[in-house]
Amino acid sequence: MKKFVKSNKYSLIIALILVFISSVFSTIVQFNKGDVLDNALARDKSITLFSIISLIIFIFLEIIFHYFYDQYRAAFTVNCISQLRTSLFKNTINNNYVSFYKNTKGEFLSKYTNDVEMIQNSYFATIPLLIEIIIKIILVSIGLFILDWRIAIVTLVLLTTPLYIPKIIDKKLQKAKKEYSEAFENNLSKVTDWLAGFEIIKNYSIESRIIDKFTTSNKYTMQKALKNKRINYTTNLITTLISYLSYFIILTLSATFVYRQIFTAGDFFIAIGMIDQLSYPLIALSVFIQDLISIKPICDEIMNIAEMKEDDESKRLNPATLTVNNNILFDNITYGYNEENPLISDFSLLLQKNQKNLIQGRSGTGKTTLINLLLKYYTPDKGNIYLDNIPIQDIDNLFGIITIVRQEAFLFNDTLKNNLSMYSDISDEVILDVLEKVNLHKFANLSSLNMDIAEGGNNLSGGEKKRLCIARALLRNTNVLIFDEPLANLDNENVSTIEDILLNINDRTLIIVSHQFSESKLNQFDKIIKLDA
Ligand SMILES: Nc1ncnc2c1ncn2[C@@H]1O[C@H](COP(=O)(O)OP(=O)(O)OP(=O)(O)O)[C@@H](O)[C@H]1O
Repeated sequence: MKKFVKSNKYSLIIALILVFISSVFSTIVQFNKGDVLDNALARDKSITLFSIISLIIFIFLEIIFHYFYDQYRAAFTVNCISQLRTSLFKNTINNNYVSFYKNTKGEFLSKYTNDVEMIQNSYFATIPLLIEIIIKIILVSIGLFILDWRIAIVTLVLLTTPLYIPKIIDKKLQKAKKEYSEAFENNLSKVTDWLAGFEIIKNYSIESRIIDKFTTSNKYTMQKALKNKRINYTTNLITTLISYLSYFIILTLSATFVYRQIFTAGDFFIAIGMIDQLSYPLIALSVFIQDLISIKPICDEIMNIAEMKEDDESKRLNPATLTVNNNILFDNITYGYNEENPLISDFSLLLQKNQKNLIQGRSGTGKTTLINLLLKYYTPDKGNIYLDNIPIQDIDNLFGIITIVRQEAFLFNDTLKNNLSMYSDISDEVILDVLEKVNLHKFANLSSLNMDIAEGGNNLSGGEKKRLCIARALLRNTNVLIFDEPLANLDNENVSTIEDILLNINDRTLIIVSHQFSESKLNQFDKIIKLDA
C-alpha cells in the first residue's frame, strides 16, 4: 500500500499543509472566543467588537483552508484507489493461465469491489485524517500549555487513554474483518456462478433451491458483517465512555481553577473549547487506529496480487524465436495431474512445419492436456517439448508463435472489427477477405465491421461464433494454429463447412484436436495421432 501513498505524496503533502494552517486558525479561534467573553465581561465595547470581527475572520479562514484540504484529501484517496485497482487488474490479466484459473471470478470481483472499498475507507481515507488529528492534538496541546501547564498535562493523560483500546483487541478486530471479507468473497463467487448458469436454473426449474442456497450464503455473510460492526461499535463505546469521563474530570478541574481565581471566565471558556477540540479527534483517532489495524490482513492479501511479478510471457518478446522453422517435438513426455497416476506416459511426437495434424482420442484421454503442455500451462514430469530444437521453457513469447482456438467460442462485447483484429492494425480489406474465406459472407462488408457483438456473442449463432473465432485466428499470422474441438456442438452443415475451412488453411502448422472429423476427409491430413492407441 505504501507505494500508492508514495506515488501520491504531493497531494498528501499539500493536503497536510492546508490542514495544518486550518488547525492553527481553529486553535486561535478558541483563544479568540475566550477574549470575546472576557472583553464583554469587562464591558469594553470597542475591543469586544474588534475581537468578534477577528473571531469571524479566523473562523472563515479555518473553514476555507479546511475546504481546500478536503479537495486534496479526496484527490489523494481517489488516486490511490485508482492505482490499486489498476495494479490489481493488470496483474490479474498478466497472470499465467494456471494461477488465474485457480481462483474464481467471484473472488476477483470481491477483491476488486468490496476489499478495495474497505481499503479505501479504512486505509487511504484514514491516513490524511489520522495526520490531521495528530496535527490538531499537537496544536491544541501547545494551546493548553500556553493556558495552564497543569490543565495541559491532565488533559493529555486522560484523553489519550482511549487510544490503547483498539491495540488491546487488535487480533479480534483483524479476525472479524477478514472473516467478513472471506464470507463476502465466497458469496460473490456463488452469485457469479448462479448468474452464469441462469438458463440451466430456469430450464431445471430450480429457482427456489438456488434462492435457498443464496439466502443461506447471504445470511452467513451478513452475520460476519454484523460481528465485524459489533466489535467496532463495542470499542467505540468504551472509547467514548472513557473520553466523556475524562472530559468531566478536566471540566471539574477548570471550574476549580475559576473558583480559586486562577482562571478567568474567558480562560475557562478557552479550556473547555480546547478540550472539545481535542476530545472528538481523540475518539476519532482511536477509530482510525482501529481501522488501520483491522484492515492490515486484507491489505496484505490484496498486495500479494497487486504486487505479483508480471508474467514473463506477456512482458518479454524475443523476436529470434518468433517463427517455427522446422518442427515441434514432444520428446518422451510423461505427465499426470497426480503423480501416482500419469495421464500421458512416455509420449513422443514430431509435428513438422506447415503440416496438417489431427489429434484424435476418446474423451478424457488427455488431448487438451497435451495442448496445454505445449502452451507451457503445465510442465511435463518427464521428457520435454521443443520448438525448432529449443526447449519451450526457454522461449519467451510462446503466444507470438502459437494461436489457440478453444472449443468455447469466446467473443468480447465490442465491435466485430475489434473482435477480429484484436486491436491490432489490420486493414478492413484483409479482414473482409478472411470473412469471405470462412464463409461469413453476410458480415463481409464495411458496415458489418462496426456492428456490436453482444456479451458472450449472444447475438450470433453457434456456427457464426465458431467461424468468427477461426477468422480471428487466421488474421493472426502465427506459424502454429491449434483448434481444440472446433466441431463440437455444431450441426452437420456447420461441421462440414468448418472442416473445409480448416483443411484449406495452408502455410501454417495446423494442430486440430477432434474426435469427430469426417472419415472421408481424413486423408487430407499429413498426420493423424490417436491418443488412445
Ligand atoms: N486441471 C485439472 N486438474 C485435474 N485433473 C484434470 C485437469 N484437467 C483435466 N483433468 C483430467 O485429465 C483427464 C484428461 O483431460 P483432458 O481435458 O486433457 O481430456 P480430453 O482428451 O481433452 O477430453 P475431451 O475430449 O473430453 O475434451 C480427464 O480425466 C480430466 O478429468
